[in-house]
Amino acid sequence: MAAIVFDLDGTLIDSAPDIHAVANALLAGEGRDPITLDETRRFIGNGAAVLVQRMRQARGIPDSEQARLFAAFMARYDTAVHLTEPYPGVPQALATLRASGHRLGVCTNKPHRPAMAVLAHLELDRFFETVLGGDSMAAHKPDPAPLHAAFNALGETALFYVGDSEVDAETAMRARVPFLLYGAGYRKASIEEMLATAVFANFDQLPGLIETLLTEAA
Ligand SMILES: O=C(O)COP(=O)(O)O
Ligand SMILES: [Mg+2]
Repeated sequence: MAAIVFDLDGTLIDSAPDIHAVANALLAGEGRDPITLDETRRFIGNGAAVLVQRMRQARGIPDSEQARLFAAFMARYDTAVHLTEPYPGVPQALATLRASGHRLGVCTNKPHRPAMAVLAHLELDRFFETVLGGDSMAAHKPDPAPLHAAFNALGETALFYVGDSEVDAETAMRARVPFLLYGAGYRKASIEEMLATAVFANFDQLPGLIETLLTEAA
């Protein structure tokens, strides 16, 4: 059996439309132009504070407004779930992995409360024994501490981290665990540039990929 920890935004769920809507509600309130969905995808991955910072910088809002806009962003984040969908095949893949006896967790830079809110809304929370958010510990990805904490909570020896971004690749490398790259998420680099143990394009492939890697390692 393996412990498999997943990133959230851009890996299990396509949450950019909800984050885009929150960002643009804030920008409208500031009298600024909206950001595009593509910009939003590029701004995701280093947590909510960095996202707000990138949003501000893209529309010329000074640093002095960071704390106020971050608080306004967080006030809307827990309920920003209705435009978010799991990527195709995600619930089925998680159910298959659980049925095979694997133990599953989440390690995201999304703050813990909105992470739990969107997992519950999409009925994905039942698959996970542990969820580490970007504010669960003092350190967040690419620091490997929360990923180590997630694996410690699951208590297996075969470990896999599944993510979509450069931040996830670096986190896995620093934690020294195999990194499985979901190629259709929010990465900025090409697949070839990313240091991944394996790449998959569709969640239907993930359970078989895990079994193959476990057999190879045995
Ligand atoms: O940047 C965020 O808030 C979350 O991103 P992640 O789920 O890909 O870690
Ligand atoms: Mg991600």
